[in-house]
Amino acid sequence: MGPMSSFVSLSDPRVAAVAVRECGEPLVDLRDTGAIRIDPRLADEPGAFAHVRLSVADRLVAAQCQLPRGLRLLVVEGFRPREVQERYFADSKARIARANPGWPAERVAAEAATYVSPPEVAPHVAGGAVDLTLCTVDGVELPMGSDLNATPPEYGTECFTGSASIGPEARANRETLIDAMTTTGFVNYPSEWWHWSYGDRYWAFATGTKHARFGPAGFPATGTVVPIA
Ligand SMILES: C[C@@H](N)C(=O)N[C@H](C)C(=O)O
Ligand SMILES: [Zn+2]
Repeated sequence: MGPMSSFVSLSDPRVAAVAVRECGEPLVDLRDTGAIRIDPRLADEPGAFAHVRLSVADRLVAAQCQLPRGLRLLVVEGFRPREVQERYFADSKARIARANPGWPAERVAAEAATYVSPPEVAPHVAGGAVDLTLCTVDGVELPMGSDLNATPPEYGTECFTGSASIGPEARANRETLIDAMTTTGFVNYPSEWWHWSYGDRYWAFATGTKHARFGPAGFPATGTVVPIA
């Protein structure tokens, strides 16, 4: 099986067609849980990156409890304000267009959506997604077969969760992560081993749930989330 098998893109119209029934759950700061490690490499000054919806935080704690003794989750990015997602998506399209001169805009956008969500349906903007890896209790990251966020066109397709091009140690580490995250209700984006979500449109589509629980959220987190347009 190639890395693209059974891949449903975030740009698939069936994902955008999922209705959102916003449950109003607050964004919470994972740094306040005292349980989940947060890596500062993508930290923003207001701390949006360390926030997720409350039930995502609860599930992360549960997922970490599923890990073999001595291992921990290491979260790199959770909530992403819409303007940041727009910048990521535009940057991705620009990099792909540069690497593939002559591609029409639709093909560039589709390829970009393989690695960065279109802002309208973005799981991180809903507070439902986390980019994360595994580390030891001493904070040493485990080999996962590619760096987190290392995607084409600059890097190879080892980022695909099911990649056959990674070694046995990285495969075993990915399987450990997959077990812990799927057992606790998260859904993976198959082109990125590090991207997991719960409650957003992609999660609803992938699990056959009728409605997404989380639509786009605002930040700073001021308690109950009120849907934004
Ligand atoms: C940009 C990358 N870390 C990521 O989060 N990709 C997914 C698909 C997203 O943008 O939601
Ligand atoms: Zn992500």
